[in-house]
Amino acid sequence: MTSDSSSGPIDDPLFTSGHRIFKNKDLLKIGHVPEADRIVGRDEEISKLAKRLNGAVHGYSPENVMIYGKTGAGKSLVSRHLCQRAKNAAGDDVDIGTAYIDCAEDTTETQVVSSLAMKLNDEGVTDIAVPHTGLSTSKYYKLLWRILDMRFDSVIVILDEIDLMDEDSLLMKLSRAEEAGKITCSIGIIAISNKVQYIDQLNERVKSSFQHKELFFKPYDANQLREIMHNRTDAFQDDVLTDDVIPLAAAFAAQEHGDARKAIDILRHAGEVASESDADTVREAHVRQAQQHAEKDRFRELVSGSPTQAKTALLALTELSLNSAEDSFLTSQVYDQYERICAHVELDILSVRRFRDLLKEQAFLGIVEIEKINKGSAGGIHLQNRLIEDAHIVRETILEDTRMQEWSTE
Ligand SMILES: Nc1ncnc2c1ncn2[C@@H]1O[C@H](COP(=O)(O)OP(=O)(O)OP(=O)(O)O)[C@@H](O)[C@H]1O
Repeated sequence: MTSDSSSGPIDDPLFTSGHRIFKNKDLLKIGHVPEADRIVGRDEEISKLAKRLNGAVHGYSPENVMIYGKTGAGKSLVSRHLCQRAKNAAGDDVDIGTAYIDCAEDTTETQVVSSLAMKLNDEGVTDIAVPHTGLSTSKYYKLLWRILDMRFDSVIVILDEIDLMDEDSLLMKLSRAEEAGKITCSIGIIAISNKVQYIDQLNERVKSSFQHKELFFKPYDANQLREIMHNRTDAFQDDVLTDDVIPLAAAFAAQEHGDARKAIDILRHAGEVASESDADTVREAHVRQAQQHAEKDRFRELVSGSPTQAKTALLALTELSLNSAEDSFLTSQVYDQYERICAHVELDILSVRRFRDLLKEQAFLGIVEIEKINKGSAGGIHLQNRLIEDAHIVRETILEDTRMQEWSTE
């Protein structure tokens, strides 16, 4: 590429899309790690985590840390940020290595160990080639130990979404490697999870070897979400964002347990909606549309994996919600509607008991709310079902299933 080809404005109208709205869209990427002065409301967590990692900077053992918090609370961001800071802070005589592993992708022990070996290796220095696949777990461990001792005094490993890993012995092997004399390099682990009960489920041997401190990340409030978004407005062209965009996106994300990921997602999406409709500015209506998209994406993920019977039960409640002034319905009413849909799409009709279980599963997923009502001694206890999600979005998502499409012609 010549320097000329990358400079100057693009004048081919085919490739100018989005340019009127966005200046640097990368700032709104989820994986983007903002600079320290753009990290909002996490000073306390940053300083606590820094204390735990302090050893690494001086060439001795960092402590292990377990970080909990809901999705979008900045756990990965703060962990990555501190790894970078620790590297920068270390003196010339201390070699620190850091590696980030997403356990949603590397779910087995072998995958994690081979990823660690690859990420921490530098073939030019170690003369070790780490194959992507094909070795046993223990061979990957041996490679990893050699690489660590050839390159580093201490290493910090981030294991994000650790609860998604199939096995837990990795935690034990990494935390005991130095003590067991396999390496002289010290390892500190930052394990991250949304599930507070994660540690309790570990086997006793793993628990006792993974000596750790715990750190909880609180959800952001609407003010912090606003500030997080304000710090990224240079993703947009000057004067493109109208005043109500950020407060509205913050309000939506605050409703959802103060999720910064969602806030940034909505902001980016709103820009895309504005851009696609050839608008000059991003406005409230674009944010509302973006929020609907986000809802749909989240819900689609939940529903698309559900069995057809579960979708049918949900569709029955949805149809009642859409066609009535009420928003709560007795299980018997929902069941009648379910029978009608089953007959129409030629699906087996489950017993009322199994049908009730399907609705309970939907309640567990947070899609439906079930309330017990007591109709007195003669009437007994009844269950009222209410759809929590937007009924239009639910209907549209369920009807994407080819089996259910028959119903859309109803
Ligand atoms: N305090 C913050 N300041 C600026 N941006 C933030 C802050 N917290 C989170 N973000 C941004 O929000 C997004 C999600 O954050 P992050 O991935 O760290 O959340 P998480 O708690 O690890 O969530 P998950 O459990 O879903 O992985 C990222 O784009 C991140 O840059």
